[in-house]
Amino acid sequence: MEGRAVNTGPTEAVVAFPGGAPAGAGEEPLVVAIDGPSGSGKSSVAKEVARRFGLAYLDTGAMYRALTWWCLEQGVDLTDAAAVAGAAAALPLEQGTDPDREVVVVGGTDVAAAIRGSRVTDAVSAVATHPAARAVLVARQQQVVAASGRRIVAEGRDITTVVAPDADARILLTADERARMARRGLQLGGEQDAERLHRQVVGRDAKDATVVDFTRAADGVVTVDSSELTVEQTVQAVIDVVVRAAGRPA
Ligand SMILES: Nc1ncnc2c1ncn2[C@@H]1O[C@H](COP(=O)(O)OP(=O)(O)O)[C@@H](O)[C@H]1O
Ligand SMILES: Nc1ccn([C@H]2C[C@H](O)[C@@H](COP(=O)(O)OP(=O)(O)O)O2)c(=O)n1
Repeated sequence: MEGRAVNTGPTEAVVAFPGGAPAGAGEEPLVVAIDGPSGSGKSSVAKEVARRFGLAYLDTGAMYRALTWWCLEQGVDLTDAAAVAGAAAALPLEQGTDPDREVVVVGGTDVAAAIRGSRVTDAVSAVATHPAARAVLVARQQQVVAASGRRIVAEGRDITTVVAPDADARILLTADERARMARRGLQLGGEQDAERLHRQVVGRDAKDATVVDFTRAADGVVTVDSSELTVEQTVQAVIDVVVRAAGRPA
């Protein structure tokens, strides 16, 4: 099946399943919302949960990162709220929702690797803390959820509370600071100095938490603490929540 094109703003953003639609597309709606701090395991766990249930996958952090990359590229002043919101509205983003194939293209440039680099990571909170820019991206995220036929796992910081408060299953995935720093350190190749790693995990969370609360579970949101769990155990714990909340087997 060809990818789906969704007009998500003044500039068209294409949301595609480059490898074909996920298994199960066209079946009953099942929206799974996962929030949590940096390094809690959201992306890895959300992707696997999407595979097990045959759902699409939306990495909303990648959207904030893509917008940050675009602002840096265009020389947008990151302290100028109106300019950042304008960039968000015009963002020429193509983002895939296949959990097995990451596609993040901005204005024809593949930025999947660049958005994970320090340049973007160090700047992303400055972008993500502008409420007007958030409103633009939240609307796009809601369009992606709708375009999936409401068969999607979406992860970020405000999915359970703002983007999809009506999700069938809503989870706050946590892990203690020590575990999150160790995981991110390993993920980045174990070469980062401790001070920089602390800034990129704990410091960024502190900035991000000034505009969205991802440290306490809102009403109806189930907390899964992955500090002492393996990835597979965490996936299973999340699946258990989905099955209980939505009454749906994986
Ligand atoms: N119990 C666990 N649950 C989820 N991820 C874990 C776990 N233990 C280690 N990890 C690893 O932690 C790293 C960070 O996970 P990631 O999914 O990128 O987190 P987030 O999206 O919340 O920032 C990944 O390399 C992942 O494999
Ligand atoms: N729904 C979201 C998702 C991400 N963000 C912000 C907060 C983060 O600093 C950046 C990047 O998010 P991402 O999930 O990629 O962050 P991690 O690298 O997993 O720590 O975007 C947000 O404010 N709201």
